[in-house]
Amino acid sequence: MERSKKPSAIGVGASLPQPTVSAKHGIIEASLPSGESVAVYLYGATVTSWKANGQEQLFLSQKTHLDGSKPIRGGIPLVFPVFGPPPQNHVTSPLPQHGFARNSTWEFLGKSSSEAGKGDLAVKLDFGLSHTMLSEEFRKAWPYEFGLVYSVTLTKGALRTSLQVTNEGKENFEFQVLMHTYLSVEDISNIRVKNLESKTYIDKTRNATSHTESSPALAITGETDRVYQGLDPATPIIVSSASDDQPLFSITREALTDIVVWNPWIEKAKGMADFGPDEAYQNMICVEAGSVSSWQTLEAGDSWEGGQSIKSRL
Ligand SMILES: O=P(O)(O)OC[C@H]1O[C@@H](O)[C@H](O)[C@@H](O)[C@@H]1O
Repeated sequence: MERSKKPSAIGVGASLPQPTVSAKHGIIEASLPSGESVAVYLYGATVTSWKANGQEQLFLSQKTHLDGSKPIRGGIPLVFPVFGPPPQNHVTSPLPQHGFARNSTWEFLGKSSSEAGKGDLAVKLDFGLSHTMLSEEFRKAWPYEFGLVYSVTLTKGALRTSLQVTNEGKENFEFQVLMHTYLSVEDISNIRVKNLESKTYIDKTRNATSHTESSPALAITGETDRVYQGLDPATPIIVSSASDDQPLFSITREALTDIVVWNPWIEKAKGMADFGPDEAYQNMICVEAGSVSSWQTLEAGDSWEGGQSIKSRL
């Protein structure tokens, strides 16, 4: 009689190398047998490192605080429930710039592994934040009962980050959300951002005036702080190298229809105490997928989910 084969947990031969996950000193690290890795701080559930193709893909300021005293400058800070300085006379007015998610301590909910096709593996890390976990100051400032589950999924050539927001209370609340991704680039002067042409944007460096993008390949030549609105999440935003016209990153989204493009350039970089070295503005570009140009309203008991998938060096 043939002995029944026990199915392995991840649906591939049990003897194959598996992803490894470690949790130490408030940092969760995962790596794939093929060499890719990711590191996430419980503080802010901030991804601080993503290595793919043998290289770091995210920019992390050398002067960042990593001790929980300030939001992390670099990686992927999560902006919730308000983007930028909160508007006046709004429920979010008492909150700091970009809300509380990036400066609250999350819990690690666990890991799961699966097959990502063609024999590749995926490892997913889940993080949670809820009303009762907030500091008293934040609980008072934003008194809604909510649950956030943030999932970070690493596969061979891509990193996916997704957020589920649940209204666990009895009254509606509204929120904005943004994945503030700092991409690492060799030289900002060689970078172009594609698939923004003909889109409306708010230029925060020019009194929040509205403009239409005319360039098929946006070059960054000075301080840049733009909120592009109403994009099709399925159309990738491509960050490419101008010298050889090769794509470096491709970002698709789900339910995130806005894209913020930010580079502080020379003076602003110097003015940020946690940004360094001063010239590092040349080695980063923030391409931030979000829902920030209006508010998402979540009714009692409802959930909302959005996310981004970043592919590197296609
Ligand atoms: O310094 P912070 O709070 O991390 O914000 C950095 C930048 O974040 C961007 O998303 C904003 O559009 C900019 O206006 C802001 O300067």
